[in-house]
Amino acid sequence: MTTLRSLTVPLGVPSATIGLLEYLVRDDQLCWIRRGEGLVGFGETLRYTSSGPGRFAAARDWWADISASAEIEDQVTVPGSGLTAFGSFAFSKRSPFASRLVVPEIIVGSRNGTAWVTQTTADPDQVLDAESVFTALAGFLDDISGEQLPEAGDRIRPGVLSESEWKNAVARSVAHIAAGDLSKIVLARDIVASLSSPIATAQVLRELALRYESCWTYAVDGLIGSTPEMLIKVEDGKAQARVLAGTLDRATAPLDDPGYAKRVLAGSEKQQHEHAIAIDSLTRQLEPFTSSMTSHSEPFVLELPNVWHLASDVTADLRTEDGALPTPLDLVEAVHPTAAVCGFPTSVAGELISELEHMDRGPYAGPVGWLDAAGNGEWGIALRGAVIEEPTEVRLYAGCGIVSGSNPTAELEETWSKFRPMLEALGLDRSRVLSGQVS
Ligand SMILES: C=C(O[C@@H]1C=C(C(=O)O)C=C[C@H]1O)C(=O)O
Repeated sequence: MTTLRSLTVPLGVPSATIGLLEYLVRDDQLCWIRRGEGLVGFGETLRYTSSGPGRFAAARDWWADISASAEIEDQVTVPGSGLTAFGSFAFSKRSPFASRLVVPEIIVGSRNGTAWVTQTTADPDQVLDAESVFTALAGFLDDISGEQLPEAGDRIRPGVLSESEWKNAVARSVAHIAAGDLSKIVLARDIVASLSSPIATAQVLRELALRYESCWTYAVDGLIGSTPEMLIKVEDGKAQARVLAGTLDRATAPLDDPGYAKRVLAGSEKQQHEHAIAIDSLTRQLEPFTSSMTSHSEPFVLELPNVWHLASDVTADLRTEDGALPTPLDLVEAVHPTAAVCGFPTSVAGELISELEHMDRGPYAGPVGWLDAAGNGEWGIALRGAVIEEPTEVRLYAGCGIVSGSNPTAELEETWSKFRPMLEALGLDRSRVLSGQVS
């Protein structure tokens, strides 16, 4: 077992205008940012990978051992300071994608106006002090990435299914729902952005973080995006989740109708039904770990630059069992996959997803986030994102909840509204779809 040593020291508060984005400068960085705060990671000290149905439990046990044996000096002691790892997990237990926890060499963090730097080493001979921390950070900041400029040759090509094949899959889902096999399935599809020059990841992330500031902008090993959905956040014995289901595109909304989103989303029985399924499944899975749980009786309308969503925030006090609180990964394992990204009943929806989507989701719609050695963590659902498969090839994913009465053409349009954040950050739009290949 590797013994890690980590040192966390205070840092002058990052720029008031761009916050932590000041430190988001390299294409190989790890990132978790919301409203200019969060964590950015540089380099790599240690990593763990797991797969299959036991991927969460294996990572949890590894992290418990690593944390217990580590020497941690933390002069800041807030969630995310001290020894901390980033991570990303496969959506499916059958996925070949390796779920992973990565301990960076350096983390810069900021939270409620407090900022810090953590250095972690596995080398027993390395000197760890304030000087080593700032020297290592300065070394990483030397290498600043280029700019993402759209080029004429940049193209979007279809992914595994063509648009008409995907619409057929939606129609088949609706037929399964009508036959009583399940009440909701979330069906996703992929498209590929083919770029003329290598993606400038840091700039793409900065754009996402600035534009989608109420979302959590993430980057772990080429999985990048900005998610509006919080699977589970654990802080000082409390858990929080933000459940989304029910979507309305803003691009086609009337400009002169301020009540439109509320009326169309909150007033729609279909959208409310889709949302209720998602919130019920989350609270049912979370309940055994809690001593009390609160959620609003009515969902609220969450406004993002591209879409509106029906949203519900759930907060819970975690219950101690045998003297210990559940860890973030215990909760992630219990609640993933939620009905917001899989469907209901979960196992029926999961089977149908693999039959109808014809693709491996990899880390898309899986948990992405971080955890610290003190039991805190934030795990979002990897949505509104992409996987960088090659420096010039980026695969984007988007999905929609299908319930009774869903319309395949409307759902296809909804996937485009969910691709938009990544496409715009890449400087692309729908007109760059390769003609003749998408029906
Ligand atoms: C599956 C995605 O989003 C999910 C599906 C939603 C819906 O169908 O209304 C809304 C938010 C997410 O829970 C995605 O963005 O890819």
